[in-house]
Amino acid sequence: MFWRDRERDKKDTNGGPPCGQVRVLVVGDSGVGKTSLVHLIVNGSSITRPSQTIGCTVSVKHITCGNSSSSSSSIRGDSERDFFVELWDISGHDRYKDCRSLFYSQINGVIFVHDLSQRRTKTSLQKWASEIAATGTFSAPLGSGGPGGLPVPFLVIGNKADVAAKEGTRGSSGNLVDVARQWVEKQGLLPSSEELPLTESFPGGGGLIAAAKEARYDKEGVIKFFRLLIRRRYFSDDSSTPSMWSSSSSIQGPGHRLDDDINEEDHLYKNTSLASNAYKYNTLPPLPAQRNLTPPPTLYPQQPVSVTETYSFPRFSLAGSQEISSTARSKRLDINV
Ligand SMILES: Nc1nc2c(ncn2[C@@H]2O[C@H](COP(=O)(O)OP(=O)(O)OP(=O)(O)O)[C@@H](O)[C@H]2O)c(=O)[nH]1
Repeated sequence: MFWRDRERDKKDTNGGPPCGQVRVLVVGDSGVGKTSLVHLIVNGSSITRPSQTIGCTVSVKHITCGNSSSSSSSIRGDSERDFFVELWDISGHDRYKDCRSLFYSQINGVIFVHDLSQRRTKTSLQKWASEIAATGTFSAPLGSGGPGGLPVPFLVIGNKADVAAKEGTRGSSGNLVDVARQWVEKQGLLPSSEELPLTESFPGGGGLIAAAKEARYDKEGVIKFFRLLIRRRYFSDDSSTPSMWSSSSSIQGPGHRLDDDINEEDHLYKNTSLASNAYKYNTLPPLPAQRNLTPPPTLYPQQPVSVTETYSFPRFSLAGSQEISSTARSKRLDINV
């Protein structure tokens, strides 16, 4: 079976090497389940007793993307190409607070994770967003900022629904209205008034709250998010893409669903592979849509990335990178980690 899968993979990807990667930070308070989530995304299975992340752990998700001959932004002449999604699982422990910005480099997107049974973990996502926006550098940044000024697409995932459900049942007053409200709040659909400071800090109102209610973990949603990031980075000649996540209305508008934004990509990207493999990066010439982009900023010598290794300080140089946010540029240019 294994060799058959390999043969099929080879056929699906034209036997070619990977042609690009995007970097996604996975952040949130300690213990919310980031490592568990990443393991689920990459391996398709749960992990028992994950150890506390030390500094940062990088995993790689392999995705194949197909083109469509009807699309002007497609990669012409190829049916399938490989892309990699780097998932940077940042430790949520306070002991790494002072140094974790070292990992906020050349970010294409962010996954915020909170624990549905611990409301403060959702509130603190605002701090995470601000911290990343203030100290990070970004690849293919958006024209306008999201939560905390974050200039890249993001996804919010409420984890531990099982714990929240149990606690909700235990804490029920028995009043049906209370039960309903409690359930809705647990789902992130109706934040209580005292928990609304998020809306003050998130331009347009309800950034993470709105995102949280629309973007709970589901495999397809996460994969579509990754495809969106790939599209933004490697298909930048698609003029609809930059605004897709840049305005508060697109992500925060009432009734707006993450799926609405990216469904239209389905005709372009298909046949997602759930396999996770370590590959070497950027071994193909630039795609047509990449011609006007700055060179890939993330890759050397930070490649290949181990799927499971945990390490504290990746070594890479920012020298020469042009994809640096205005706020972060002065702080980061002299850093050679
Ligand atoms: N009940 C329940 N437990 C979960 C869930 N997800 C994760 N856990 C548990 O929560 C604990 C913390 O999970 P981790 O994935 O290590 O959390 P983390 O966010 O990576 O934590 P740090 O490494 O400290 O930043 C572990 O014991 C997990 O097994 C879930 O959905 N339900």
